[in-house]
Amino acid sequence: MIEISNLGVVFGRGTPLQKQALSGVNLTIEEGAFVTVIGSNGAGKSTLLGVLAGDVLPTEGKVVISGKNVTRKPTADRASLVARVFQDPLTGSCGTLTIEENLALAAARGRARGLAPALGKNRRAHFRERVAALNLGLEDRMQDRMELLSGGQRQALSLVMATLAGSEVLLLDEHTAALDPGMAEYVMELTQSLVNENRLTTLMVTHSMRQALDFGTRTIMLHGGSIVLDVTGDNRKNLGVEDLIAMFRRVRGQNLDDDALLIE
Ligand SMILES: Nc1ncnc2c1ncn2[C@@H]1O[C@H](COP(=O)(O)OP(=O)(O)OP(=O)(O)O)[C@@H](O)[C@H]1O
Repeated sequence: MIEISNLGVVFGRGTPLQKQALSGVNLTIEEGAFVTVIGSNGAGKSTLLGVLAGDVLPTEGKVVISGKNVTRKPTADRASLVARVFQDPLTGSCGTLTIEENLALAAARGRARGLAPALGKNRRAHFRERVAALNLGLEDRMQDRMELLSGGQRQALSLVMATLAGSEVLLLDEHTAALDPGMAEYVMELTQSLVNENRLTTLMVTHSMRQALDFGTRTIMLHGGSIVLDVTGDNRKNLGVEDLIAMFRRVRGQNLDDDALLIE
């Protein structure tokens, strides 16, 4: 369960570039919920995920994850609670290390340095099995460097990596945005099955209104650093892509530049 209260984030405080990225955000997310997060550019979506991951420290407010107050805890101290997958498949993994080494590092997240068990036969077999389940043929390339893989292959592995350390919360930051439509569909199916299998509490930022409604159990819209829409249950079921676009128009007070981009 995630409990965010009165969250505020100001970047560059006291400088001419001061920016209030989030203000007065209150959000309680039940264990196992899958929340899709939408909002225009600069709305504060990535900042919200950054606060949960510990990359961004709040200016005010409180963040509790699974009963632990993590408000001031840096990323490393909450790595066993929270995993994050980014839009750029290069961000969440190390290109010069092999697939197997990346998986071993991911599995060791949140443990004290030096305590990671050696990469023995059993662990190797376990990693290979997890990779084989992707059906991408990567189990025969465990010694290949990550940088040799396509964006989609890396993103699929990033999702597996996100589940290896037993994190309870999964943060997805436009993780299919850089993929071709076929691969994006595959990665979303994989996302859904990993979320279900591991009972992850999930927040997924997306610019695709279709994705925002097709996946998850709840949708929130951020605008100007605040939550302006929070729908779940029947209210959400009755919402269509057009409704979300109309809401975008309303909160922005202007027409969208490119409706087609949002509907895809
Ligand atoms: N490290 C930073 N320093 C200064 N300003 C920042 C920083 N990170 C984000 N911002 C600003 O905070 C605001 C919110 O940014 P954020 O990246 O959270 O938006 P977003 O909703 O994720 O946008 P996008 O859809 O474009 O990714 C923006 O005005 C952005 O320029």
